[in-house]
Amino acid sequence: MSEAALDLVGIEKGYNRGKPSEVIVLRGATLSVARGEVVALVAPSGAGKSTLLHIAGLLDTADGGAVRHGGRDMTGLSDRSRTEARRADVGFIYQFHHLLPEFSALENIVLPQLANGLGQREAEARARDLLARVGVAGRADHRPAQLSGGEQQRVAFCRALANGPKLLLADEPTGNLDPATSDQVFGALMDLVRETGLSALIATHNMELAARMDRVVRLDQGRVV
Ligand SMILES: Nc1ncnc2c1ncn2[C@@H]1O[C@H](COP(=O)(O)OP(=O)(O)OP(=O)(O)O)[C@@H](O)[C@H]1O
Repeated sequence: MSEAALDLVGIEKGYNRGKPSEVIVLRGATLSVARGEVVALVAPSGAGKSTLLHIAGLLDTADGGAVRHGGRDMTGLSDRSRTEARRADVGFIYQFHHLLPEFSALENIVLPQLANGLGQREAEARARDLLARVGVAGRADHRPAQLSGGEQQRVAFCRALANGPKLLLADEPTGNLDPATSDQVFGALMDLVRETGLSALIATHNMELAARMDRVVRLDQGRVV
């Protein structure tokens, strides 16, 4: 039996613990993403989607519960080991592209690969291949400001996949696009995820997009239902 790509077990998380401003966000949230599975995470605003994704992606730590990547327990790792595991395992996509404005589309996808130890030529070849797969090969030399919103997000998808993550985490990846563009760009993301056999947890408010994934889970009152 192969291990799940992601296991979140009984995750607890609060902010400002013990203060009058205390907010308890997650109350024993449990969720698994199988290898190659694409799961939609649906939740009302403020329910803790981003908090859960940050914990799953090792950007933040839980107050209780366990996080496993490919069966490997990530709980209690040192900050350094957690950062290394995040770099090796996880690709993130946010609602806004967060591309580096002074670099071209191509460079935005090449840079994380160079940081990961790849040579310039290999990194560039991979970046061009990814750009072609999402239909923006002709925009490789454009800077983010010279791209449409949909194109910017497509480039951000390529960057998230540049280092071949095992797990993709996305927070409203097409949330800032108009409905028609969102639909197309989401299609490009799903094609890319399917072609690479990636496991993904994708938060969305959009039930039509959620229905295109393998499974839909809901975050409610700090638990996954
Ligand atoms: N650093 C923080 N300090 C205090 N409270 C926080 C912090 N981060 C988030 N919260 C609170 O925790 C709750 C969950 O936040 P989170 O960003 O995870 O929600 P979300 O489901 O992603 O919301 P949205 O869909 O609106 O982005 C919110 O009530 C938020 O105000």
